[in-house]
Amino acid sequence: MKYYIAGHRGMVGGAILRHLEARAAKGEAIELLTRTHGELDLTDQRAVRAFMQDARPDVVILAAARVGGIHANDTYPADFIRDNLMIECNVIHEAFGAGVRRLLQLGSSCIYPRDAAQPMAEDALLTGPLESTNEPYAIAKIAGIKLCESYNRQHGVDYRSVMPTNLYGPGDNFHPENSHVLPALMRRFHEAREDGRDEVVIWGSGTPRREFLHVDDMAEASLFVLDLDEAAYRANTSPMLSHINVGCGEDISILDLARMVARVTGFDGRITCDPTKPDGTPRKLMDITRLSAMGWRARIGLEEGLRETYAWFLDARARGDVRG
Ligand SMILES: NC(=O)C1=CN([C@@H]2O[C@H](COP(=O)(O)OP(=O)(O)OC[C@H]3O[C@@H](n4cnc5c(N)ncnc54)[C@H](OP(=O)(O)O)[C@@H]3O)[C@@H](O)[C@H]2O)C=CC1
Ligand SMILES: C[C@H]1O[C@H](OP(=O)(O)OP(=O)(O)OC[C@H]2O[C@@H](n3cnc4c(=O)[nH]c(N)nc43)[C@H](O)[C@@H]2O)[C@@H](O)[C@@H](O)C1=O
Repeated sequence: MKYYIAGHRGMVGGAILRHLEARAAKGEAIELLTRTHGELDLTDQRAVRAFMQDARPDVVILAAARVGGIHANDTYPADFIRDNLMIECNVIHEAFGAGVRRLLQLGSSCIYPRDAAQPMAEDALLTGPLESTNEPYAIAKIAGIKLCESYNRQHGVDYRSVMPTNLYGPGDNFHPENSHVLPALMRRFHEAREDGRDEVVIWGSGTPRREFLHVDDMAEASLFVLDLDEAAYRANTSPMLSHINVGCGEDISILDLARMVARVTGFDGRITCDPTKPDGTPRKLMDITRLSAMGWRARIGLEEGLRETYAWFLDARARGDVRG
């Protein structure tokens, strides 16, 4: 089987690549195809067509996207909607054109209405207004689900979607402004301890709640969903509600997350909230009944995952190999 992983240098694509490489090393007949962003710009339809026609993968995993935290989404909304729509259209359509029968694409928990009942089940999709800080990105992610469903219905292919909760882990983007909360805080607390500062400021009120999943769990869940036979996938989804939530089932307030990151990084000063920064969605907890019923659950607890990610961060920083 020839797998093409779009976005293999990103956090999730990289983890999926490592998991598939491990399976290949154990003797599974897996051939892995990758292209960097520099080698193949997925917003370029002609280039994507030429690649797909030439490479002819059996399976496509779409983990490439323009990704960022609340500030990046709110500051560059045009880039977030345009790039993600184009990447999805090009990869999904050109995979279909090259005869790919199975594809997995990654969406996000921000597809659900801002005030969705918690935990958020798959059928909360399109039942209410979205959170304004990431509406353009969310619209593109919803379009990705609907693209897969439409190709399935019209062309009889088997294109699946997973909706991850907030992710973290090795390979994350640690940019001070554009990253997600967890890598941003890890870096900020680490640097405050290194510089001997006694205060760290976190954005917003500290009261929003988020659910965090380690990227290795996400890679496992993605491959678990991809590997389900068609009957099992269909039995647990429906043609017009085909996506599957991926989470760990527990959330935490941003202030408590900050306290945990402080503990892990060894910072023992004050934590202050900056209410001039946006909170975003008040709460995002996934209902994971669908995935649990299929037999998958997360393995890595948050504090354990934070410790492992911090160890990775220290190593990567020493090598000068931290993104952002
Ligand atoms: N991180 C998270 O918390 C969450 C992520 N997700 C979803 O998971 C998926 C993977 O995210 P994650 O791994 O965190 O993101 P990353 O930013 O780590 O990785 C995304 C990858 O996509 C590549 N890429 C972006 N634009 C293009 C392009 N035009 N052509 C080719 N490659 C491109 C990037 O390359 P380059 O860096 O060179 O641009 C990068 O390697 C995305 O669909 C995201 O929406 C969903 C929920 C939460
Ligand atoms: C994955 C998900 O990611 C984004 O949505 P988000 O969950 O709001 O993401 P976030 O991680 O950036 O923030 C979570 C919370 O944390 C608070 N916060 C505190 N201090 C910092 C801080 O220093 N940086 C950041 N980024 N946030 C901080 C912040 O104010 C917010 O209340 C969307 O892009 C969306 O499209 C999406 O899919």
